[in-house]
Amino acid sequence: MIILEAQNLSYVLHRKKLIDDINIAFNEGELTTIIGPNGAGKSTLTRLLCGELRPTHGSVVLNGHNIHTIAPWRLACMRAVMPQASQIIFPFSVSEVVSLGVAGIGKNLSKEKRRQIASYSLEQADISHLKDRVYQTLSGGEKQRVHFARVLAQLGAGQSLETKQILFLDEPIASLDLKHQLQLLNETKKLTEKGLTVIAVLHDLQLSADIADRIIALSHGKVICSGLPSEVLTQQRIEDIFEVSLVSGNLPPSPWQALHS
Ligand SMILES: Nc1ncnc2c1ncn2[C@@H]1O[C@H](COP(=O)(O)OP(=O)(O)OP(=O)(O)O)[C@@H](O)[C@H]1O
Repeated sequence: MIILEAQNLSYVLHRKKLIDDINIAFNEGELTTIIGPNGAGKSTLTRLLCGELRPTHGSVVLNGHNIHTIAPWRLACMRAVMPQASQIIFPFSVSEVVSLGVAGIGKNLSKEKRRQIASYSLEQADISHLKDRVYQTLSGGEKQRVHFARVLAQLGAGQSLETKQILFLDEPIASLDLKHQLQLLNETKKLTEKGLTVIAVLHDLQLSADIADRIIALSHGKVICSGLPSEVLTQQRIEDIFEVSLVSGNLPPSPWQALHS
């Protein structure tokens, strides 16, 4: 069942086509990764798909509605976004940042329920021990886990109003150590098993091969190919997309495989 669709999607900035006539559909409960070289348009496509940017041409359809016709509070229940970088200028504690995910859309929930959602999200992101720390004093990886907890809290609060939800992750493991990379991906995978749709920009091709249900490969703002990992991650395609020569056609085994074999 399709939950999200990009229809003839283009985005032009300063006369440059950053996204060029993309048509793709995302199935409910699947984890799709977006891969491609630097500057391919992965973040721009993600920002269009989540409704943060307005397309120059075409549209994004979420649950049968043009995403830009959905009221902001409703959209916040339907999808959460963990961007590549997030600045927080006020000296909020970790708990306060995570509670921001619940604020607004969790207004109809009791105070106790909101506290439970925030606390569970802190646990899922393995940052309960940091809850009283000031956000600005955290390391890059710790900050990334705080934002993961924040989006989990947003989805947890939104679930009372919207059961079909999407989580957008833009390079979610870029600053994480191996343990926390696997932990975040494990949590994400578990959520897809419960029906959440996940769209993640991921640079690591081995991890994409292991965790993705589908992969979309982008280059110069166009979809070069999309499909099952085995269909997209062939030697020829990797060489073409990333402009490299591979010695062997096989991607090396990933830590995910070692953990799950
Ligand atoms: N505000 C902007 N002004 C000018 N150019 C921009 C702007 N935003 C994005 N671009 C350009 O659009 C192209 C696509 O950027 P985008 O961030 O989507 O790529 P990406 O595939 O996510 O790259 P990376 O892997 O490096 O994160 C790049 O060439 C980038 O320089």
